[in-house]
Amino acid sequence: MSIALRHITLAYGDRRLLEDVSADFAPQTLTALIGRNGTGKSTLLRAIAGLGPVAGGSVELCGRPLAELPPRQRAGTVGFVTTDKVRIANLPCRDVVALGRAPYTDWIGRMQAADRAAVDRALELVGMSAFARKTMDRMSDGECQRVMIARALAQDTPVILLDEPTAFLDLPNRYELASLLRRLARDEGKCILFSTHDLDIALSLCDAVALIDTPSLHLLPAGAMARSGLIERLFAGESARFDPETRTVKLR
Ligand SMILES: Nc1ncnc2c1ncn2[C@@H]1O[C@H](COP(=O)(O)OP(=O)(O)OP(=O)(O)O)[C@@H](O)[C@H]1O
Repeated sequence: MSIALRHITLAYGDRRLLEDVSADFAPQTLTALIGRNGTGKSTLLRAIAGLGPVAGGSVELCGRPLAELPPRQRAGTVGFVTTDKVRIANLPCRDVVALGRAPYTDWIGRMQAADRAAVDRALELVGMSAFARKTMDRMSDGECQRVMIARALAQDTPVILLDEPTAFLDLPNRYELASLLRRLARDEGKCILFSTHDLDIALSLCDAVALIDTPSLHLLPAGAMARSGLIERLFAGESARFDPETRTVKLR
């Protein structure tokens, strides 16, 4: 398995977000991580990336405990794309994407031919080759998001995590980005896990959906998730309700 959660508990102080959660995420799958605000989606992604603490249990990446992976191997196993808007003036896209090669370059970050080829291929995979020399302070949110995904692709990791990658995008760009992630999972064999509030994208474009229902996590194929009754529970008592027939959210 690309990602294996083994009885993990995530907590801030006394507040438990997840308790004794186990789940397996396979290669070549795109999984959406959904849940209400503040239920711990970012916290879980950060824990899987080794950027945040786990209160109990363990995370395994590609069969090895995350805690035992030295930093360089960790960086060669999991890539993380955050919601942070990266707008570095004067730094061309190509150089931003090249940062993804850090785990493979020497101590002064010198790029070899293979590194340059990986950067070119990453830009090509996200359809941003024409932007290689442009700087990100002159690009749209959708274009910047693609460049950050290219950076993660240049990192050449079997696992890619993204925290709300569609957050700043308009509707067509949301679908386009999710389709890109789906293609990368299928064609490049990546295990991609991303958090989102886009229920429709989660159910229509992803292979699987992981739903945080505090303190549990339910992981199901997208179709099974839509029929499971778990999403209705997510909206229980709210002004909106989920209709499993049409897979849409409607006002009560
Ligand atoms: N460093 C921290 N210390 C203490 N509490 C934190 C910390 N970071 C997050 N929290 C709290 O933990 C809970 C989960 O936060 P997290 O950001 O993981 O949720 P989320 O599901 O990603 O939320 P959203 O959908 O709003 O982005 C929230 O209640 C948040 O306030």
